[in-house]
Amino acid sequence: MTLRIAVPNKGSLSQSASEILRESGYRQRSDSKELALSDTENDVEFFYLRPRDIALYVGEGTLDAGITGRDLLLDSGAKATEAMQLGFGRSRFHFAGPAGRYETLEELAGLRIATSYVGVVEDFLFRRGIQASVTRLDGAVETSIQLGVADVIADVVETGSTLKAAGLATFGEVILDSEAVLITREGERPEGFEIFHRRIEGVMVARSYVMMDYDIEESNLERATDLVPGREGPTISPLGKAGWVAVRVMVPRSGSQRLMDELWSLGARAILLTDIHACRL
Ligand SMILES: Nc1ncnc2c1ncn2[C@@H]1O[C@H](COP(=O)(O)OP(=O)(O)OP(=O)(O)O)[C@@H](O)[C@H]1O
Ligand SMILES: O=P(O)(O)OC[C@H]1O[C@H](OP(=O)(O)OP(=O)(O)O)[C@H](O)[C@@H]1O
Ligand SMILES: [Mg+2]
Repeated sequence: MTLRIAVPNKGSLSQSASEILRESGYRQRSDSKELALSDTENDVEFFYLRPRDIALYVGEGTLDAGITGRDLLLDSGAKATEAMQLGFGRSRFHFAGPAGRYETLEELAGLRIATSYVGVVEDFLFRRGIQASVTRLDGAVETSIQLGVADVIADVVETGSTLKAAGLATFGEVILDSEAVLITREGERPEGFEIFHRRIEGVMVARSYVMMDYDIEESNLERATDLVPGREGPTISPLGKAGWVAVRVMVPRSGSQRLMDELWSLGARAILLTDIHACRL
């Protein structure tokens, strides 16, 4: 059976979602007006939909999986679940009001709140036992306070520059941390999903790890492998230089420069870092 996948057609997640799918070896549309694309070689069909609607299609079982934001998934209340975090489209969800006016979330009681995320906001208010009125807006919610429609807003904050430009500031703690996620229906995984999942996971690992090679004197090998043990253990090969070996090991990209410095101090030489494009571990 052909696996049917929902991909954001516009907005913050769209480009990165297509990129990760391409890197995973799938065909992606070349024209942003295309609504669907069939990758017959891999037996997958992609549907380009609004990210806000994707959880609904997946939750209903109309589509097998999709890429959307965690905040949009939670807002939808759909019967879909996170299968993998994808590391892009990161944002925080916050309440905000005129700078300096509000300090704590208890002050929300009795206020008018404008948001595009009614599900998330009502759920938060319910759990806190706060009574307030919620107005749904499609976007540009920052302007609603100035226009007298709301006292406060609840919205996605990334850099904070939109809030600042509107003379607003966040108050209270972060309501939720969001990023792009791969979602499936709750319960049984659809046929063919495991391969799709493994391919994306391969790209995620490839993005966060690099391959490190170095040469070292055998007498220093143990200290070096203690310092850089790798995921499964290093590959150690003979080197055409008496008493020396060549070592190959996968290391997290973050901190890899520091490891190079430390290996150098241990006497390692010819230390190389190489990008990994895809992998199955
Ligand atoms: N700066 C940002 N603005 C909006 N959403 C962002 C931002 N950064 C990350 N996101 C995430 O992107 C998803 C929203 O995608 P969506 O395409 O609906 O919004 P958008 O980028 O605001 O697009 P548009 O407003 O053009 O419809 C959410 O999961 C949100 O957390
Ligand atoms: O913290 P920042 O980096 O400024 O980003 C956050 C802003 O970006 C989004 O708006 P968008 O541009 O999508 O417009 P919209 O409100 O019409 O959706 C979001 O709704 C915030 O307004
Ligand atoms: Mg928007």
